[in-house]
Parts: sequence; C-alpha cells; structure tokens
Amino acid sequence: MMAVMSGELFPRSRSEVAPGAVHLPDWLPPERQRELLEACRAWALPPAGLRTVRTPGGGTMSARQVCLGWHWYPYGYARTVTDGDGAPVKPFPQWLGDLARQGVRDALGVAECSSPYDIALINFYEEGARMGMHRDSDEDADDPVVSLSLGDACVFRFGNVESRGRPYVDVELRSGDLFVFGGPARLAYHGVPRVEPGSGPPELGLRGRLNITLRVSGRPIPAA
Ligand SMILES: O=C(O)CCC(=O)C(=O)O
Ligand SMILES: [Fe+2]
Repeated sequence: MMAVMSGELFPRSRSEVAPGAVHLPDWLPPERQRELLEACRAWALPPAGLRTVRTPGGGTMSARQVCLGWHWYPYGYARTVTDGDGAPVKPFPQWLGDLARQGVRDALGVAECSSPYDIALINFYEEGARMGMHRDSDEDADDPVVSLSLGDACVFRFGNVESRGRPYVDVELRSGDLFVFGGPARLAYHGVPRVEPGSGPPELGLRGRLNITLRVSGRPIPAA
C-alpha cells in the first residue's frame, strides 16, 4: 500500500504519548488523504489563501498557512485575513467537523465537545520548514486539538505544559496519521523540529508536508 510501510519490521501502533495525547498511525486511508489534499489545494488559493505568517518580533514562520472558520494570526483570531489580503476567512465545512469528532472518538474514546469544531489551521512545510515549540492557547475552549498529516513525514515534538524544554517525546508523524491532544495535554508545548524531504507516499503526489489542525474556538457563531 503506502511506500512508507514497505520494509517495516513492526506495524506502527497506537500510542498514548502523554495522558490525553494519542497518536493513531495510518488513520486516514489513501483515498481520504487524496481528498483532503485536493481540498487543501483549493483552500490554499486566494483570496484568503496560503500566506507567510509574520510574528510580532519581526520574524516569519517557515511553514506557510491558510485558515478556515476563524483566521489565526499571532496571537488571536479574526473574521478576516487582517495580516494578509484582508479577505473574509474561508468557511469551515461540516465534513471537517465530523472528521474532527471521529478523530476525538477514535483517539480518546469520548467526543463530548463544548461546541462544534469550527477552526482549521493548514500548515504547509516546504523543504527546510519547521515549527518552534508553542502552545495552542488562543482558543476560548478546551476541546482537544485534532491534527492530521499529509505528505512527508516529520518529527513532532510533544512536550509538557510547563516549558518549551524537556521532558518531551519525539513522535514520527507520517501521511495519514492522526494525533489528538486534549485534557491534561491540551496546553502542552509542541513543535515540528524536522521534516524528512521526499519521505511521503509517492502516489499522493505532494512535495512537502501538510498538517491540518482542527480546533474549537469557543466563540459565538458570528451573524452572517
Ligand atoms: O504541523 C504540525 O504537526 C503542528 C502544527 C501546529 O502545532 C499548529 O498549527 O499549531
Ligand atoms: Fe500547535
């Protein structure tokens, strides 16, 4: 099936990296990965498409990003791309919310969400891109963060709630993997120190890595 699985001595298996943080390898079958990739390609187009994120300190993030539902900027959420072309953020589709809930159910065994999933951050890692240790703390809800990976494999570093440093666990995330962090792990520091170029399944047809993180904003649904 997937090239990354060929030659594997042991099948990769579910692991609880920390209480509330679960990795489910190969969660998305290849055809669902292809569908999600096609959707990402459409979302990445302007207006409100893929952009380089500038941080308040004057730096830029090396992974480029596009958002759905709510536009994330360092450090908050808006209805429009306030730090880009100013266009309204693209809508968050119902099917993506259903996928998020399914992910929470499969990973944590429960799916009591305070309100529907309504945010997607899609990060595109080209050669050399990475993401520093940070917390996902701009949401007003504590529902689990659901992360889906497509394309090249990466090292996903999952740490603790106290600091950016140790202890942390390095997990390899590959195309189709699900990673969910909620409960006591919801505000843990995490990051992507490395992406392995050319390690994705060739038949997917993606150079680089895409990560889709799904979140609950905890904000009232804005009037249309
Ligand atoms: O790319 C990843 O796996 C992590 C992305 C992430 O942590 C984020 O978007 O906040
Ligand atoms: Fe994050």
